[in-house]
Amino acid sequence: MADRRMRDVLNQPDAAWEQTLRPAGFEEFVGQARVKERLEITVAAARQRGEPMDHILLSGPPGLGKTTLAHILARAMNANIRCTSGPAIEKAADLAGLLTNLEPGDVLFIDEIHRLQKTIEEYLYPAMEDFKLDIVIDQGPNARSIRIDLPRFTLIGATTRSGLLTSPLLTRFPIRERLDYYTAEDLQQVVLRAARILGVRMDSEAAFEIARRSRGTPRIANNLLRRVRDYAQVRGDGRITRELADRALAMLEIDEDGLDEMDKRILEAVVVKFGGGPVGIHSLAVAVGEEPDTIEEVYEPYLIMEGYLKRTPQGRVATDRAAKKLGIQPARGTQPTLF
Ligand SMILES: Nc1ncnc2c1ncn2[C@@H]1O[C@H](COP(=O)(O)OP(=O)(O)OP(=O)(O)O)[C@@H](O)[C@H]1O
Repeated sequence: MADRRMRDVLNQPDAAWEQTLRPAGFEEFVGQARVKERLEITVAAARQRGEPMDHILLSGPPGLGKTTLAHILARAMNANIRCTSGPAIEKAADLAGLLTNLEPGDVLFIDEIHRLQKTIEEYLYPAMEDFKLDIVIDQGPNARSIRIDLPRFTLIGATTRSGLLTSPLLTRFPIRERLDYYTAEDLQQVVLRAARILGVRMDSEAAFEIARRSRGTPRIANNLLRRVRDYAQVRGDGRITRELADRALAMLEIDEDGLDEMDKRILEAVVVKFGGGPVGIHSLAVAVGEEPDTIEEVYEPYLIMEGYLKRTPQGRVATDRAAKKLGIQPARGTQPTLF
């Protein structure tokens, strides 16, 4: 239970903290080499042509750097960025207000774009494609549609659930990039960078220990560093050594392998309820009380990357590593027995 509460806290964004640690340019952005290279080319090409970038969709689990990349892209283009989110746009007039206030070349960043209402989303299509906005004024018999020209802008959409995007919206993004979980080595660099910015003295093995337990996620790594820094200040002399990091992480009850509560529920369901699998995504979703898309897009990629789950044509199968993690004897097709 302590583990669950702690994970919830560590997954929470903290605006001021994130602002301090957010990389300002591509050169400071750790990892995601291929995505970074493709986006750098997009920026360079647009700059050479003196045009705004094409619209870009960034997808991937929370805390991997989508918002950060949107800011980096805007900065690299010397463009202003206006930020909003799908749920914040409640009426078509909200969207119209945002779009008509853009300057040529501006970036409009819509976080959680999959949560945009369908009726509002439809206004985006001509805005993205032809830089036109069709709005209806007046009501009843006087209602008429007028077309407003918009400046050329770049829409950057971010989503944790690209599977929920409608196909008309998806196809209007010529550039689509998915961010993947970071390796422990990359996250070690994220932690060391944050420690430098914060003026925290830290050994590189200690940074690796934090990185290893951060579920492939920079946000979690930075938030863990914050907690370990507190511990070092109060229980040590401020320096974060490997040994001190171990003690702090044990006190915080952070899982040794970086798994969170939902990861463990998924593994337990596959191993125990479904006898190690294979199990279909829908049955698994019902068993753990989560949306199938969320399991597929947010949880499963990490569990697969870490070798706990495998995807087969018949469904998800737990590996021996998953059974071991739960302290359960692996047994295919039968109910596994506890050690
Ligand atoms: N590649 C990176 N290198 C260094 N730090 C990073 C990187 N990616 C993210 N971070 C750090 O993690 C924090 C969270 O990243 P960010 O807010 O961009 O994630 P996000 O994917 O937009 O999350 P959400 O989907 O929850 O909005 C940032 O403030 C930044 O400090």
